[in-house]
Amino acid sequence: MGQLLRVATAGSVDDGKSTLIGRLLYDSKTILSDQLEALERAGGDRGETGPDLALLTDGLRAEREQGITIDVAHRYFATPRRKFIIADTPGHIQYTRNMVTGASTADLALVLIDARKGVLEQSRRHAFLASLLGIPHLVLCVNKMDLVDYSQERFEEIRAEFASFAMKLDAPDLTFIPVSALRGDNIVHRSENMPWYEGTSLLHHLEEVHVASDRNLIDVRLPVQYVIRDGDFRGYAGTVAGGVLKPGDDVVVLPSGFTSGIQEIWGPGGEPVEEAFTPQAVTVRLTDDLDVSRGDMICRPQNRPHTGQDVDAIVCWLTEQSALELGGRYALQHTSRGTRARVRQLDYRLDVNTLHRDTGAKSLSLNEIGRIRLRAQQPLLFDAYRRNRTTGSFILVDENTNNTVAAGMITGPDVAESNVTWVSTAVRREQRRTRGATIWLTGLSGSGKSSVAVELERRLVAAGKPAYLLDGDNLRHGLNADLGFSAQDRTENVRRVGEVARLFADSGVVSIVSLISPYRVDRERARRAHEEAGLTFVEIFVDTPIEVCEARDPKGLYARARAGEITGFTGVDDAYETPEDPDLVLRPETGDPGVMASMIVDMLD
Ligand SMILES: Nc1ncnc2c1ncn2[C@@H]1O[C@H](COP(=O)(O)OS(=O)(=O)O)[C@@H](OP(=O)(O)O)[C@H]1O
Ligand SMILES: Nc1ncnc2c1ncn2[C@@H]1O[C@H](COP(=O)(O)OP(=O)(O)O)[C@@H](O)[C@H]1O
Repeated sequence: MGQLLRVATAGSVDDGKSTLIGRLLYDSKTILSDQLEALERAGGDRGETGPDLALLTDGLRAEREQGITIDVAHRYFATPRRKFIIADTPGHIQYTRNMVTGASTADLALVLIDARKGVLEQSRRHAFLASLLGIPHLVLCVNKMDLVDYSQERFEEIRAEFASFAMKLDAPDLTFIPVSALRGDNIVHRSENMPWYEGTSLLHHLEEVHVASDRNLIDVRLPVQYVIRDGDFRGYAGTVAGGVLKPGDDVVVLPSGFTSGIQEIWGPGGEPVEEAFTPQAVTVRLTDDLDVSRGDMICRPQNRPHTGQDVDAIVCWLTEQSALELGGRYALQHTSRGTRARVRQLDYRLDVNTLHRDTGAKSLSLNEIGRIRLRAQQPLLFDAYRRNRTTGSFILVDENTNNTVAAGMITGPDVAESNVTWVSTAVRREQRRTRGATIWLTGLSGSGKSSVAVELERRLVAAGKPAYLLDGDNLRHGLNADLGFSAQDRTENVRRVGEVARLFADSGVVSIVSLISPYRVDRERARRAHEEAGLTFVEIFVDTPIEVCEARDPKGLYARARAGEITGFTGVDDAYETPEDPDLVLRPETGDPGVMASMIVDMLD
């Protein structure tokens, strides 16, 4: 039998979700079992740990004993091809929390759309959470097709609308299936009512979807959960969190840094195995007698996780009894390591419906998601959640009540606080012939940023001042070719350009940045980076009203956005947050780009 597939689904009763699950179970003629025992057996006898062993849910098992009820029903069924676990979360108010906890280990998320209603907020929210949780496969079931006369046109319309929304997300694999759960169309068997549909049935897709390559088989990570001592024997037991381990491999034990080799590996039943990979539970014996304890991590010497006390993370707050506060102290559980941690900063709270970031937020309450910086009392051995869902996640526990209060996904080390030291160069800034600065032009697409920037660069260079134009469009061909227009990607785009601009400015060049840079917090971060380095940062708001930009529409993008061919277009259906305190505002009545550029030159002088 093939690999286990963990499916997460969410939604309200009206979507027909229960009907759909019921239909899958009934039509595939399998036994419905709500029993978690069945789940555990399913995992245990094949050396595959059930969903309960993954970190987040591990925390949650403890949590179940710790007084948080999670409404997640696990249903288990199997076909001759595969075993399935469906984690089903109801779509009510606790939805976000349930989803974060119940779906965190899923391979695939199933989102239901009512063909009559089209893409609703709930479908977007569900897809967003699935992408946030790093669920690699997303299946959109356009349900109740029988109620729209099995219309291909309607299906295509919904597909197009959703696909463009999904462009803003990190959704690597998107599949659309038109179904009627009630009538059984395209659930288990291909429907004769939709001859125009060329794909497979839902069950067939679930049976065939390729998940083996979703696992991180590159970065060897074995967090040590238990040390087994028996006379001279020392074994280290844990669940493989990444990579492939084989007897004979060189390894390093962190944090001590001692190197050794793998002597032997035993599987969950105590049988020797030739290789072990995630998410198997194994026991490893090393060739040397080292001092290894619970919470240590076994890795490959050339491929180590980050080590540090300071991390950037996205957290979801899970309790209504308290709220996350700046400065709050919690017990932190990360892989097999427990320590304490303090919330150093709350960068923003994210609105799951609009993806808007509220940088003024002071706390996070139940179901709210935010980006924080955390300092742990002891160094953590971690990877970014994007790279490893186990070593990249943690939970926070309230030490007074012993309740799990948050689930977190690490975005990366908080470099500002890490142990990476700055290498001082031999040349001081004053020794360079010219002084640099950054001129940052922000505004809507078509507002005239590039036109002003081009004029400005020309003028400065003609006056003998080194200047260099960093244009968003151009950089997206090279440095940022890997980025799209999701909120996350835009943030990264702005971060990189900000960094490059700062380096140019430091080297004595005036860097002219022309970038929509729609989010205030990202621009502020660029400003801060400059100011902390003692460099001038000038923010110029090219304040051309959207009607004017749209009338200009030099690339025809607004027309396409209005026609629904592009979604997530800034100003149309994606936010542009106007600067609060720009150094200069340019409006169409200011004059042509040449006049505007001269104003900037004067200002610089
Ligand atoms: N969805 C969406 N939203 C906004 N813009 C889009 C989008 N898709 C493509 N484009 C084109 O990409 C240009 C913007 O790139 P930027 O790097 O400046 O954008 S951002 O700062 O990361 O938001 C922008 O160029 P300009 O018109 O020069 O601003 C557009 O041509
Ligand atoms: N000050 C201005 N007055 C009138 N038209 C302008 C002005 N600045 C730019 N334009 C025109 O507006 C369009 C968009 O300008 P562009 O510089 O490409 O904007 P952006 O880089 O912000 O997308 C172009 O067709 C350009 O000729």
